[in-house]
Amino acid sequence: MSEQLNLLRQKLDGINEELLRLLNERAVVAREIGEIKEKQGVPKFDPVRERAMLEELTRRNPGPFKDSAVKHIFKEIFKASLNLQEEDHAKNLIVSRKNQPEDTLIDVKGTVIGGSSQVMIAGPCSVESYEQLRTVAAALKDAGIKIMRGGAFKPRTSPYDFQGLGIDGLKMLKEVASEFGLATISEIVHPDHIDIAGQYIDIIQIGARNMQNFELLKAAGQASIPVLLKRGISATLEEFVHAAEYIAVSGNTQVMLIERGIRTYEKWTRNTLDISAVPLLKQETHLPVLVDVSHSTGRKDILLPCAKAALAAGADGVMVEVHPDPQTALSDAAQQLDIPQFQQLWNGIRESGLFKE
Ligand SMILES: O=C(O)C(=O)C[C@]1(C(=O)O)C=C[C@@H](O)C=C1
Repeated sequence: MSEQLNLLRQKLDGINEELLRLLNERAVVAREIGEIKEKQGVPKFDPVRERAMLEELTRRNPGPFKDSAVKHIFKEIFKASLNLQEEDHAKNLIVSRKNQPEDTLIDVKGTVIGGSSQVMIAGPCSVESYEQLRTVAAALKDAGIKIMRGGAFKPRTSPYDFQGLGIDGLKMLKEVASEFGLATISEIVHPDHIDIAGQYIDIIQIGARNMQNFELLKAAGQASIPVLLKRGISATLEEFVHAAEYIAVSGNTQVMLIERGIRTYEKWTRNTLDISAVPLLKQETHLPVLVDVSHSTGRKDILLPCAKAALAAGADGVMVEVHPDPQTALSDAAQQLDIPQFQQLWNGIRESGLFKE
């Protein structure tokens, strides 16, 4: 009896081997189809083709497997083929780690982002005046911070809210940055302003609301300065990576990604900080990955643990909003730190031992 069992099992082993060979042969063909689809720019998933194959297979099914079992098995095979095609697609992206295993390093006036050290970017939500900007710049300089943020173009939820000082704000950033020896980052919202931005700032920020503004992404791809791309409020990581690819394929590979919280049902924070985005983006792309703790939380009291979590998860830097007098700020009054609060946060981050200088 057991000898017969052994023989049957040996027979199954042989069939398994043959099935495995055939499955892989099939996978090679599916891959080739995937490459053709990639070139044609058509979707990899083809439900009509899948349904036609299932109908044909069940029509020809001699049994003893029921049609439902045949369908189930083949659906899994189609899914595995599709995964293979999608993996190949991801490998082809310029921003993919599979395409470039080594980290992209971005040098901003001597500060390298994406290397062995981490960066702290701080500054007001909006540029409001010279005085406001100079006060923050002086505090940042004292704290050893090298990159200052400040919004000149402010895409706001309400058209009645402060919209920013525009080009005048960029000019203020340049003047104050050169006085204090800082590099600057500011959001650009219109493709026509990409060129001008290069005259005044060191990093172009593409905001969350514009993450899929493809004309803006293409324009940023033609800029000669680095771009910090924010994750859209409802963007999947795949969409985020493809938005970065738009910039890279247009010619600018100096791209940094920043997780800034996503929209969920949670109300205790302004957005939900998706900490898993950090290791996933580091794994899937070679771009520097930062975390905006101010926008993701929308509150001041949990910035330290969130910044520590970001750094521990492998973020290349943290961004935080600082204002000399947050209560009178023209935007994001609730989430901006005053200068002593920023100093306290910064000390806490450094004392944690998580920040690689
Ligand atoms: O025939 C195709 O277009 C394929 O991409 C191959 C294949 C398959 O494995 O059979 C894979 C995914 C598609 O959803 C449909 C079919």
